[in-house]
Amino acid sequence: MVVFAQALLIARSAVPRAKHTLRAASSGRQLCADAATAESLAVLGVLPMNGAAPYVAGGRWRSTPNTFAVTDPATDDVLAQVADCGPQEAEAAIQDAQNAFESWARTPARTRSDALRAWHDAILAHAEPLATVATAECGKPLAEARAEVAYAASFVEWFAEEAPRVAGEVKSNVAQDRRLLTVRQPVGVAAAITPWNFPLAMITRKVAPAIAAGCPVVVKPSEYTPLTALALARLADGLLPPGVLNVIPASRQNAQPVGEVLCDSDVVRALSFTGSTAVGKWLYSRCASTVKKLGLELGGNAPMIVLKSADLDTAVRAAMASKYRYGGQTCVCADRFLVHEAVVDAFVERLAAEASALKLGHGLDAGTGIGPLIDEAATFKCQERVKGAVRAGGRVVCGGNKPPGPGSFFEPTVVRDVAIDSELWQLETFGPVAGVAAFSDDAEAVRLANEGPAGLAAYVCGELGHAWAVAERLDFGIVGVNEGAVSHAAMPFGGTKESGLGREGGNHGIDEYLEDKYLCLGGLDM
Ligand SMILES: NC(=O)c1ccc[n+]([C@@H]2O[C@H](COP(=O)([O-])OP(=O)(O)OC[C@H]3O[C@@H](n4cnc5c(N)ncnc54)[C@H](O)[C@@H]3O)[C@@H](O)[C@H]2O)c1
Ligand SMILES: O=C[C@H](O)CS(=O)(=O)O
Repeated sequence: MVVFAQALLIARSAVPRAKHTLRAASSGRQLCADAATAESLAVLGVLPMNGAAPYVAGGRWRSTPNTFAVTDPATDDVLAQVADCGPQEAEAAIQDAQNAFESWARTPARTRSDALRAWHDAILAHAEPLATVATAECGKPLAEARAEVAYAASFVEWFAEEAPRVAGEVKSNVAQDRRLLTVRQPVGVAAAITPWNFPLAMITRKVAPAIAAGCPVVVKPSEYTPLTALALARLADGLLPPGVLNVIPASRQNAQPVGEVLCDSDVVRALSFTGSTAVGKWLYSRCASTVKKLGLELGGNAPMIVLKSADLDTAVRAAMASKYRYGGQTCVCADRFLVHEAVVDAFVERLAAEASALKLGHGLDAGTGIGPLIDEAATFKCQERVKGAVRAGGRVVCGGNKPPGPGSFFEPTVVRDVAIDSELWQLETFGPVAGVAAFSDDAEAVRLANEGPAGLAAYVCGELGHAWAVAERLDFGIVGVNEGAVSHAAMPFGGTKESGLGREGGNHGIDEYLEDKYLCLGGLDM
C-alpha cells in the first residue's frame, strides 16, 4: 500500500526539454508543442482528433466544434488544444453513463474489482508519461508528480479491494413472522468535478469508489489539467465497459454551464466535488433541486501548532513537508503557524533557511524544489497577502517576491509576527507562504487554530502526550501529530465546518456511492 511519501526531494531526472512537435501518425496534426509532453501523450495514446485532444464518452473518443488551450504554467506556452465540452456534450455523456448503469450495477463485484486492478496496473505501468503530463500541465516538480501517480493508483487499488466487501445484513431475531434484510446498491450515475492541483489523485479518489460500487461516472476535470484526466481515461480503454468512465473537459467559460447540467440532471444521483469552498457552496445549493448524494472536498487554511515541548528537527521537517509541497498549493498545506514564544525564533530561523534552499524552476528540470504556481492570479494573490501582512506589522524573513521572467513563480516565503486579523492569516492563500505567530498559552493556540470556517487539516508538534492532548481538541477532519505528510488512501479524507461534506478513501469512501435498501420478508409462519 502506498504511503504518500513527501516528494520535496530533488527531481531525479532532467527530462529533455527540446522544442519540437509531435505529429500523430493518424492525423499528422500537431497536438503538443513541448517534446516531453508530446512524447508522453503519444505513449499514453492521447492523440489529436481534428487537431485537438479528444474527449471520451460512451466508450468513444470524440471531438467538439470548439477547443480550448492548455498552457504550461512555467513557460506560459500553449501545450495543446483540447475538446471543449459544453452542455450538449454533458447531457450526452450523462446518457452514455445511464446506458451503462444497469449492466455495470449487475456486474459481479469481483469482476468490477478485477477491472479496477487492471486499471491500477496500467496506471503504474505508465507512471513516467503520466507524471510528465501532469507536471507539464500543473507545474509540480516531477518527483512530486511521480509520487502523485502512486498516490492516485493507491485509490484504485484500495477500492478494487473494497468492491467485493460491500455487504448488507440480516436481522433474523426481530419477529417470528418476518426476516429483515438490507442490501447495499449503487446509487446510479455519478458526476465528479475535480481541481488542478492533484490532476490524477483527485479523479481516482472519486472514480475508483464509484466504479467499485457499480456507478458509471462523468468526470469534468479542471480546465488547467484536462490532458492528465484524458490520459487516465485512455488507460481504462478496454478495461471498463463503454460509458462507465466518461471524461468531458471544458474551458473555464463552459465550467459553469456544464456544472449546471450535472447538477440539474435527475439521472445524476451523486455528485462529488473537490475545489474551492465558493464553488462548493454553489454546487451545494444547485444540487438541492434534485437532492443528490453530495461529496464536497473544499478549501483549507491549516494551522500548525509548534508546542514548547516540540523537537525542532521534527517540527521543521513537518513544516517543510506540509507547507511547501507543490508550492503550498494543496488543500492540507500548513498555512498558519502558531509557535510557542520559547521556540519561535529558532523555528523561524530554521524554516526560513530550509525554505530558501528550495530551487525555483520548471517541474521537469532536475533540481527543481518548487515549480510555478498555477497562474498569474495565484502569484498576485501571494504578493498581495504578503504586502498586507507587512502592513499589519508582519516581517518577511525570506522570499516574498515574484521573480522576474516568464511563468507564474513565487519565492518560498516566511513571514513572522503575522497579525491574526490579516488576510494572510484569515484566508487560504494557496501558495508557498508561511505565516507565523507566537503564542504563550496552549489554550490560546487551540482557540486560534479552531477559529474560522476551515476545518480540513491541522498539525501539532510536541512531546507525544502533550501533542496528543492538543490534537484531540482541534476541530478538523485530519490532524497530523509530529507529521506533515498525512494523506493515505486507507484513511478518511475530508473536513469539518466549511471544508466540506463526507469523506473520501478509507473504509467508508465507497458509501458515498451506495444506497442501503431495507427489505422486509413477511408472512412467515415459523
Ligand atoms: N478538500 C480537498 O480535498 C481539496 C483538494 C484540492 C483542492 N481543494 C481546494 O480547491 C481550491 C483550488 O482548486 P481549484 O482552483 O481547481 O478550485 P475551483 O473551485 O476553482 O475549481 C475546481 C473545479 O470546479 C470547476 N468549476 C469552477 N467553477 C465552477 C462552476 N461555477 N460550476 C461548476 N464547476 C466549476 C473547475 O473547472 C474545476 O474543475 C482550493 O481552495 C483548495 O483548497 C480542496
Ligand atoms: O489538495 C488536495 C489533496 O487532497 C491533498 S492530498 O494529496 O490528499 O494530501
